[in-house]
Amino acid sequence: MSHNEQIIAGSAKHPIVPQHYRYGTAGFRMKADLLEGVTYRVGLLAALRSRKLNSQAIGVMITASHNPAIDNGVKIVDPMGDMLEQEWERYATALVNAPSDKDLAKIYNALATDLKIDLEAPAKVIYGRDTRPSGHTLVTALADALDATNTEHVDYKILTTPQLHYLVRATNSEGTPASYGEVSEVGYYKKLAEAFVRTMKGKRIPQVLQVDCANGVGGPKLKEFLKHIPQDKVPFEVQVVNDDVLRPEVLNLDSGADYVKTKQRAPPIPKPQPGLRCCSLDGDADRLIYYWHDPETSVFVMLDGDRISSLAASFIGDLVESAGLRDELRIGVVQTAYANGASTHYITQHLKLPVICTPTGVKHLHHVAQGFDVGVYFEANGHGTVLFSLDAINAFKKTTPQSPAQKEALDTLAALTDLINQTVGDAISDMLLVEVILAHKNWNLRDWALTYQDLPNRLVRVEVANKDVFRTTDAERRLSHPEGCQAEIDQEVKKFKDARSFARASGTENAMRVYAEAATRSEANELADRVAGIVSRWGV
Ligand SMILES: CC(=O)N[C@H]1[C@@H](OP(=O)(O)O)O[C@H](CO)[C@@H](O)[C@@H]1O
Ligand SMILES: [Mg+2]
Repeated sequence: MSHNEQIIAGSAKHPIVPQHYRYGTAGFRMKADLLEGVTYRVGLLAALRSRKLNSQAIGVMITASHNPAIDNGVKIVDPMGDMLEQEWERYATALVNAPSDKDLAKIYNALATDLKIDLEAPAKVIYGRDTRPSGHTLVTALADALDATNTEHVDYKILTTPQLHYLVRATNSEGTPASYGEVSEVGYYKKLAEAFVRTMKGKRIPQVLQVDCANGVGGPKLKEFLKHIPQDKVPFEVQVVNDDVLRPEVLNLDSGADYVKTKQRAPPIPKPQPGLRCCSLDGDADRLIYYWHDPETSVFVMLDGDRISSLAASFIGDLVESAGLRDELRIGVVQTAYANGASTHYITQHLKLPVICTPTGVKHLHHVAQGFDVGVYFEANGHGTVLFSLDAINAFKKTTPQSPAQKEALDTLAALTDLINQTVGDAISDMLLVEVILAHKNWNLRDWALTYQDLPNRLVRVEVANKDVFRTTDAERRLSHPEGCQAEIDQEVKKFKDARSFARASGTENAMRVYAEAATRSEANELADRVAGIVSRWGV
């Protein structure tokens, strides 16, 4: 069979359900039964991308993160382990929307011609999936696309999303001076465990940490990871809960980081215990939220992405200072408009670090964070990481220390560059980072929570007839269209103390999101309702 015939025959086995698809913030994500044809076509694009980039390995992750079990999704990972380059999202959209198998082959060939891709060059794609049962069918469709295009492929089976990102980078850097680690799941555990022990420096954390894994892939993977910490060096006791991956229907059900962040309460199971340190991962283990019930005040305290970000920035900022590198290295924090205003204030006024606001979606934050030597980025929902530039890594490793304190700071910084996933937000790696910082500062969760007080806030979802009439500017903090709508929002915001509110179209759902924060809970609620009302009126 010719190339084209192979592609067409493969596509006929995995038909597309006609409708309009778009490669969005999370790749393609929807009900799993719509995704078989989509995944086949994503396989074709991944093969093209590998051929375009000198046969480097491209990743494909099959997951729908915190969505219900019946959903699934597929997204592409670039060679360094970051998200697919934005320009290529359009090509993905074009391929997936090809009306027939023949059109698909035509678009595939046209892309190859336009992008000057040699279809005979070698190509490599590696892939993994979360615990959703629909992942099996989707992986078959993906493998068929890779076979049809003579692409070498490796199936890593069940993985967390950040593990796949790690493996892509490790594969492409194998055998080079920039090697990212052993090219295996175990290599990932070994790298994290070694860096964790090295950063902990023998410190212990006396209180237990309960980790809710949303009944997703994070549960088994976290348990596997823990086995790689040498027995005599385990610094803390971890209780893994909500780790049932055998009953798909419980995935993300009343549990996980998204549940805790949006409901602003602990999962009902296991029954919340006052004083217990807790954290939640999401369904594919790339988001992390900490929380506890203060036993003295009975208040639920949530420590979200903004908190992790400011904690990391404060700790790393101090280390860079002690290492004598403050004038050499640029440290900055990247947030979105959803970051609590109190966190932005704390970082700029107290930590004296610059904050840049980007549009929603990790790829935007990641990109801006790359502009710093130490770029800390988190979305409020708990997805984020810390990126170190080559200059920073070299400075940590090559500076000759003049004092024991400086040596200690440099060693810790060097270890952090291995502990923190450099490709994408990673809940397991972020959790270890938080534990290291709390141990070094000798802090419990209350100490951490006391660094600043969150402004009360509310996020509401507003369904409108046509969300496309809403267009934003200023990193999504203001609406440019429909004209006149922003002026109405401004009028309302003015009436409240310390208030801020904005509206934008969701990139992942067919709805508008309205965020409001203000000095008191009732004011934040009132403002959110009023702005939601404005959005409803303009959205008809
Ligand atoms: C307010 C909010 O949490 N928005 C989320 C959500 O995007 P929306 O475009 O708001 O639907 O999903 C994105 C992908 O997971 C995530 O990056 C983002 O932070
Ligand atoms: Mg996720």
